[in-house]
Amino acid sequence: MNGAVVLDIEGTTSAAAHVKNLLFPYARKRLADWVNDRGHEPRVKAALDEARELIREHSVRQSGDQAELVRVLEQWSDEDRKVTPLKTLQGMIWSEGYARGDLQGHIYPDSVQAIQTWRVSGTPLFIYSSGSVLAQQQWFTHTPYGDLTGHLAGYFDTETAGPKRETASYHAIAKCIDVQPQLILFVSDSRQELDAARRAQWRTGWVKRPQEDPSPESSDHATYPDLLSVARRETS
Ligand SMILES: CSCCC(=O)C(=O)COP(=O)(O)O
Ligand SMILES: [Mg+2]
Repeated sequence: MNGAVVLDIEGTTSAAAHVKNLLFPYARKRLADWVNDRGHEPRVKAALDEARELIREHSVRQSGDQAELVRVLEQWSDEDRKVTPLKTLQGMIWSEGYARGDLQGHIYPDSVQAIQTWRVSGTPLFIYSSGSVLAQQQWFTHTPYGDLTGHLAGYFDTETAGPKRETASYHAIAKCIDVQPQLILFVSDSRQELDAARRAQWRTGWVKRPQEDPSPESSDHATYPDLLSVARRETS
């Protein structure tokens, strides 16, 4: 297939449990100290200001102090809210965790094969995740299979493209990579994300791994048990 492939991470290339049970708690535990120690750094301050603005938009009463801000960020983490400032802060905290050797990205073995299969076929591969671009790059740099970033043509997140359940985000990505929407395949474990991509006229593939999602739920998106099955189908 000519065109491009855009991959989701959590639940698609990689185990959701790794993100939820290792990455999220790692950042959550460090959030308060991070905000205290680094809150003056421009990129941290920008994320904190963005979080404050979001809180202001959504709440009636707000004291605005730092402890309250941290409590809200922790709550967003507990609720797995895909809000950009939280994702930005998590990405920065994880980045240090990778550098320290505390963290490693997870990738299913079949995903490694799938990425190689698409690479050999000459199909450009992009990542679109709610995790920040920095978090995505670090994830694919530090895998048990080595650094896989050489196989990836680019990354999109909620800041550069927008929320994953909104059609406009897929229009934005298509425009940025300069590929006709009908020639872009989006692969995800989330029906809502696939529905949004389809509304933007993208092709879709639903990876429904039995170990991630054993429900009998079905959809009219082409459905596969793993990522390698998608790559084989698309490149045969
Ligand atoms: C490896 S990037 C961090 C993952 C993350 O924070 C996240 O929210 C995953 O969302 P996805 O869009 O990949 O399902
Ligand atoms: Mg996902």
